[in-house]
Amino acid sequence: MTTAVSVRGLRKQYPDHLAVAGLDLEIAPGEVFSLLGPNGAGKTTTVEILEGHRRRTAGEVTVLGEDPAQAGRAWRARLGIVLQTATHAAELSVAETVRHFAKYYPNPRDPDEVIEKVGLTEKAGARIKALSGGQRRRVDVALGIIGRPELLFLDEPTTGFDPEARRQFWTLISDLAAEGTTILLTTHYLDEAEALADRVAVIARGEIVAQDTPQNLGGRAAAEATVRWTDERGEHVERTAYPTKLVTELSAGGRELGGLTVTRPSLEDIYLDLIGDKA
Ligand SMILES: Nc1ncnc2c1ncn2[C@@H]1O[C@H](COP(=O)(O)OP(=O)(O)OP(=O)(O)O)[C@@H](O)[C@H]1O
Repeated sequence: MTTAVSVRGLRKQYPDHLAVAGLDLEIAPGEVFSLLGPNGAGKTTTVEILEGHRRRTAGEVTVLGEDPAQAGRAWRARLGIVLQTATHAAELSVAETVRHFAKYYPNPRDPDEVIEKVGLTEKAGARIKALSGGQRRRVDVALGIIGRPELLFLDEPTTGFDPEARRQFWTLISDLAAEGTTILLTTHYLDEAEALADRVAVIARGEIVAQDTPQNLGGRAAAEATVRWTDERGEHVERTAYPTKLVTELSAGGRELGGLTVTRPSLEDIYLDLIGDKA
């Protein structure tokens, strides 16, 4: 298999709205790919079509070698899915829930290890209904990975996570990626996409407006840098394509530059530019 996900000319027409308007996408096996875009851009619709949960209007779609509209249970068992909203039996404990889901898969991970990986060991005996919002989200993630998926769909997985839980989740995703899991991540957190994704695609109004590595998206790496420093005359700000040269000149003779920073546009700056008039 040369691609994990291949999409050509995908369209989804709802009765009164064209949600996906001719979308092309290729995700390589083992890649972490992030879909970014404003509310209503068509991300969830696209992902649901890839998961086989929604019918497309037109276009060609192959996921792990099969058309999701035709594929059966064996194919589904190779996927892990963390939906935007999930509901679980509130009376079951975390451990019971994770063990129960493990039974659906031919080669599941060890439930206790998965519970540990998502940081819920201390809550393993707690009922789902007694968990906080962020803890329930961690259960969703646990259920997404329990079946040892080849391809993992994560739709806004860290909504409601505290900062420590997000960092822990990032480590988990990096570990899964290192094991070869292909991951399609939808997120509104640009730092998350930057930390995790090999490539990102920005969707606006059902179309991809840019796709690249987080470092290069929208010409980011080649954009001018802003150099800031202070001296006895006050604060200075200069924009330059050659910040190393400027800083070398300014610091000639070992002169220390107070408050020196060199910045390029953040992924968020580039993203906001890209969706600008298309949102
Ligand atoms: N079942 C549906 N029937 C009609 N229109 C729908 C349906 N589902 C989604 N839409 C519309 O399609 C568009 C794309 O929705 P979608 O949920 O794919 O966006 P999204 O990019 O995932 O947004 P968000 O970031 O808010 O999750 C929206 O305008 C939405 O109102």
